[in-house]
Amino acid sequence: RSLTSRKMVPLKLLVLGAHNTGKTALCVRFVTKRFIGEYDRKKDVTYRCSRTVDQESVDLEILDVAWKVSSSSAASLEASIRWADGFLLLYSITQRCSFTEVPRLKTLIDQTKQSLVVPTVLVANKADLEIGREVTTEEGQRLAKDLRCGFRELSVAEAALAVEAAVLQLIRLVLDQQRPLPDRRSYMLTVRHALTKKLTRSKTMQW
Ligand SMILES: Nc1nc2c(ncn2[C@@H]2O[C@H](COP(=O)(O)OP(=O)(O)OP(=O)(O)O)[C@@H](O)[C@H]2O)c(=O)[nH]1
Repeated sequence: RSLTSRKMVPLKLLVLGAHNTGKTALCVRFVTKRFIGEYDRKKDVTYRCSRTVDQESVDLEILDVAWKVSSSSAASLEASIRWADGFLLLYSITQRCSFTEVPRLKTLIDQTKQSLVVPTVLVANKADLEIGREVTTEEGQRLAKDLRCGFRELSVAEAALAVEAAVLQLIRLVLDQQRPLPDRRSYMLTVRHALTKKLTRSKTMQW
């Protein structure tokens, strides 16, 4: 395909995670390359930008969902999940409760999308705060494997390139899922993994 005939692929990403995990910082870092320490954000914000990934021009909308505890926001969260093609799930390595929140969010995503394979990257943020670490890298890797997500441990504050790589990984997962079935290598592998896991679980009755 020539450059002039290339179409922009619209792609919608949702950033989710507990309070203070760095969702806004990550979005701003990805879009502007800058790290801004404090934000006064009470509402959901959508960022728009574009990237070229594997010769595919991608028009991105990234929705940064403000952390809300009230159950009245559950319907709007589900609407945002239905809207999105791919998910960045954040936790902070210095906040174990943000890590334990991840499976609940992933379950909500899976149930809302009603799909075995939902493009998701788990992001362990604040890797610069080693001294306050409460979640090990191995725990993060294990959870990502369990939830069938990509995994990145990084510091939004210190590593713009790592943020770029995490979002690009998610974009690739989404693009892969949108390809015709025979071309979807990672998709097929993930389905196989998910089915094997379900079968193993039902055999050993660990539901
Ligand atoms: N040290 C360090 N601080 C970070 C990092 N990323 C974000 N922060 C800080 O963590 C705090 C929360 O960041 P936000 O981006 O507002 O987090 P959020 O997840 O959007 O928070 P909510 O608005 O509660 O949903 C801010 O004080 C940031 O400066 C990081 O990689 N390292």
